[in-house]
Amino acid sequence: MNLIIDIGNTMAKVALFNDGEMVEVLTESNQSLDCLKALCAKYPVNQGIVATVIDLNERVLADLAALPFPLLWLNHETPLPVVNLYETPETLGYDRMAAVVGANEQFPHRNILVIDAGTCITYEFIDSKGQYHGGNISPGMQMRFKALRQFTGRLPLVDTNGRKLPMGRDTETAIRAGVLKGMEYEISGYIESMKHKYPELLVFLTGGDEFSFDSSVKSIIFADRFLVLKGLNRILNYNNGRI
Ligand SMILES: Nc1ncnc2c1ncn2[C@@H]1O[C@H](COP(=O)(O)OP(=O)(O)O)[C@@H](O)[C@H]1O
Ligand SMILES: CC(C)(COP(=O)(O)O)[C@@H](O)C(=O)NCCC(=O)O
Ligand SMILES: [K+]
Repeated sequence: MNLIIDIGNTMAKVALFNDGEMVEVLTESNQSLDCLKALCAKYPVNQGIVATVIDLNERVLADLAALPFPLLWLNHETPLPVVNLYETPETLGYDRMAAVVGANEQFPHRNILVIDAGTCITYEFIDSKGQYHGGNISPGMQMRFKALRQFTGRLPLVDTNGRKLPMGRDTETAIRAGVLKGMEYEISGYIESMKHKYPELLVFLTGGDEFSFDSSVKSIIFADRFLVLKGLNRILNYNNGRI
């Protein structure tokens, strides 16, 4: 079985895959991977992969180093089953690469937009020939809420739970609608403009943050919370024996 670890700027995601099937997944702090020992005792793990977009602390590094099977550390030199056209592959976030690999595995001959709504929202484009062209990075939901508080004198910290109006009627609803509608319109705008160029475009949405869309947009989105983990599993299998 494969142990898959995706360490993001907010959360670590850890999963076990058996022959392409995800059998267990856990989300936990990116400062401690406390679930590792128990997971590895529970399943017969043969190999693992780690992709991180943060510098790991000593404790996490030690826990990973102690794992009793080979571990592939995803980096810009890792062979991939897609072509990476990013001009600076050495600075590309591994979670972005993995999401693209996961989407391409499901639809290898399609043009795909991958949207990952986590700490940041990332937009990736991979074409029907399996070439990753790059994409965009914008602030994620929590970052937007926190930024409005941090960089103003009067705005409170608001979150997604509470009254949702199309147009705010007080400070709280104005911020909530501003952030959520802003993300929705941003995402819809990408989809619309890319569909104009690629009418057969497929759209994947992944990441920890879920939100609502109007039905016309929703109907063309594949929501797959585990796309990055699936992509990492594919990368690990692709590199089988090369660790
Ligand atoms: N169980 C959960 N624990 C923590 N965050 C969660 C959980 N469920 C949803 N979220 C949301 O998901 C976001 C993290 O998404 P994720 O894709 O894991 O980000 P990243 O990869 O940047 O760490 C959090 O900011 C939070 O809003
Ligand atoms: C863009 C990101 C911060 C997204 O991280 P996440 O929201 O998944 O925690 C991460 O992929 C990253 O640090 N990228 C490096 C820059 C780049 O991809 O070009
Ligand atoms: K992201």
